[in-house]
Amino acid sequence: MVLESLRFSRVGGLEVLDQLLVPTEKKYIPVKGSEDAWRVVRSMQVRGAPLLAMVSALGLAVEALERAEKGSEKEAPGALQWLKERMTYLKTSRPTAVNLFNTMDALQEVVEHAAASGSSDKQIYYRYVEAAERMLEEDVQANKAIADAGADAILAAMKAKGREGQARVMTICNTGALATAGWGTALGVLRTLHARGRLERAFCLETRPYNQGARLTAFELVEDGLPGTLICDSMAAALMQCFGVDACVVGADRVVANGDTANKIGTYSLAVLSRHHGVPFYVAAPLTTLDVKLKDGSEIPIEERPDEELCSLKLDGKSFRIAAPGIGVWNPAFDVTPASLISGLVTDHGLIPKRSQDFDVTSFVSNKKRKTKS
Ligand SMILES: CSC[C@@H](O)[C@@H](O)C(=O)COP(=O)(O)O
Repeated sequence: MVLESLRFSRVGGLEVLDQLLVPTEKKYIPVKGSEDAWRVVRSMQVRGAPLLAMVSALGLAVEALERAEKGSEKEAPGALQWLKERMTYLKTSRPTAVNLFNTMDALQEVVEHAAASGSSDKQIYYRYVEAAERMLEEDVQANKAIADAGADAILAAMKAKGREGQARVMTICNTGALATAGWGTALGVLRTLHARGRLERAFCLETRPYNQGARLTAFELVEDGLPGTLICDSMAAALMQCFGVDACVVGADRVVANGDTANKIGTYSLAVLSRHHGVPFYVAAPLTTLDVKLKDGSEIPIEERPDEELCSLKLDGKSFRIAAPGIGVWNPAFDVTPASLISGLVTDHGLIPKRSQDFDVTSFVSNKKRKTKS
């Protein structure tokens, strides 16, 4: 069974795997409401664009259920105002992954619609919980669809080069079951290739400075029995040069209207290296990661993390300083890969058509919306 990043039920509430303890310990911690959800996201006990959105949505669902069951009808503020205020607060945890904002906006639409059609406070809370539960199911289904489309794209690219065997695929950060509600996006593609008997090796980059690759992806590969090799970020070029890889596949935190993509710091370097070595470079993400309100990558807000993450190493709960005190530090958590370096944007609704140097994400999204409505 694939690792569980979270467990949710109406009776048992919400628990999340504390990713700061992985791989040393597998400990689930309770999330009792929106304050806890904000805290576990902010502290990166849970991380990964789809997961941080899901944990925020479900953390609030736990509280919404409590309020529905104890009957907060006469309490001020009413359900709609209270939920909207909590959602605004949840949006302040981390700035780059748009899934959080898209998810909160979609949930807000649900409760506004319920309020406009005359629902009681209790009904509004239940509509919220049902919508969050639906999103949880949809996340896993979306990942499976992405994984199939991504595996097909990689195998087709290999075939076009006359390669019929198993694929050697490189990835960065953690985009697996631990970054989503299950299966994963880019790592889901590797899982599906493996399930089809077509994965020779997954090469995972350590992903400095937070080491999501070494701590989390390596752990998922080992736990699930996928053939995996860990390398430092600085070894990617040498590996492509010495041994060759068939494709790179990465996740995304935000894909904007022209296809420019924000993802974990180091993704852009990997895309540049891939172009130099003629390696197809794929971005795998659900529709909830698309943000057509932004024109290009220069508009994406990039989270900057504390100096401490770069200047110290953590071991057994202790922190060891490795950089000279007083040195200046720049520590962006994400970078933007220009659309021109991306061979394919793989979504749960298939590949977004590529124009010569970019992608028309806006038309893709409006076509999907039109189809869903009809
Ligand atoms: C399916 S996860 C896609 C991205 O969210 C992932 O690649 C990434 O950049 C995660 O960053 P993190 O800072 O660990 O939340």
